[in-house]
Amino acid sequence: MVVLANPALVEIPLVRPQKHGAFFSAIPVVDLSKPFSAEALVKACEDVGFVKVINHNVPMDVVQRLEAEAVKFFEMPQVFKETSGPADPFGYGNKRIGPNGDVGQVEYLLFGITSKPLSYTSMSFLEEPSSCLFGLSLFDLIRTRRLVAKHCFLLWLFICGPYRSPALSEYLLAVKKLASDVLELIAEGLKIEPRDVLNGLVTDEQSDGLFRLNHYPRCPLLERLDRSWTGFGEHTDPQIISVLRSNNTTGLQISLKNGSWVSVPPDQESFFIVVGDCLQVLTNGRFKSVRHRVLANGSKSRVSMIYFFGPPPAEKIAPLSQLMGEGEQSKYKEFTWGEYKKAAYKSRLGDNRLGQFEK
Ligand SMILES: O=C(O)CCC(=O)C(=O)O
Ligand SMILES: [Fe+2]
Repeated sequence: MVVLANPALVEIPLVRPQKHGAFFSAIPVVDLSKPFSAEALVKACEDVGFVKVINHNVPMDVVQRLEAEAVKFFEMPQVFKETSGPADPFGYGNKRIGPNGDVGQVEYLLFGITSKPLSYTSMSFLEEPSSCLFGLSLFDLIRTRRLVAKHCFLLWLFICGPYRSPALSEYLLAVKKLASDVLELIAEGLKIEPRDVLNGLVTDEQSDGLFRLNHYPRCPLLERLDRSWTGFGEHTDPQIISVLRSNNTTGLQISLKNGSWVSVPPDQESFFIVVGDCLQVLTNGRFKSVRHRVLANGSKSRVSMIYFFGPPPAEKIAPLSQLMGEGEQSKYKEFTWGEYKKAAYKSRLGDNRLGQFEK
């Protein structure tokens, strides 16, 4: 593997891109408005651990407004963006992913999300006690980090006009509803009761969510080298499910059960549901959390938004009794989400984190 040093002295692995046109045409697609979507979701989670959903009821204007805000943020001079970082774990991060040496050609904003009231958690840069998402734009929230940041952002706002869009809060509410609907359909497809056994874990007021805005800048040099950057290295998502949406740019790849990597055709109108480690455990391995990664594209920048739905920290994560056959044993040692999360923060991105919890 070739490694190039970039100006920020972070070494990012380069990989050979896939042949053009190597899109995987068999990504499962589920139309949520159709009958049998519950069964189709279950099949997709079993076969691939990844599914595109359409007719999802998330208003496209909300998505577009949030994307526009994100683009504006990422277009700002580096010195302004850095005032909202480093990500520890929340805030602005650039090339360094997590605390254990993972790097990628990506910059991002990471937010902790609680259910009630809908607000950011543990964000050191939200020092104002009444900070709340409703009615605030991304810029309003980020500019509270430090006094200097505040001045920079005020200047920015002054020059560019006020950003009063509540796009982020509207997006989070709509996508949370989507995640809840999908999990309820999965319970229906699995024929388990009560029907809220899965979605209850992400709608609980203690549920532990994360929201990430990723920006993978274009790099024309890469096209000439016939290489891609590692944008976001291979990993599984630790939570129950993640709901991903991106602009119309390639880069996302998933690993199939046979270990081969395939490119996901971009679709800016749809959402992708990613099965996380917790859902694998809750189904005793019937669903597999899907390994995925992003290769940064030389010609076009990618903007993605991922809402990760985790259960409450104290929640025990164990196979659902309703799904266990007679005499079937759990494949996993019992753990709480809080314990799993702690272990995940100590691991590298690509580690098999569930390994240490397998029996
Ligand atoms: O940016 C993307 O498209 C995916 C990133 C990802 O997998 C993650 O943030 O967990
Ligand atoms: Fe991921």
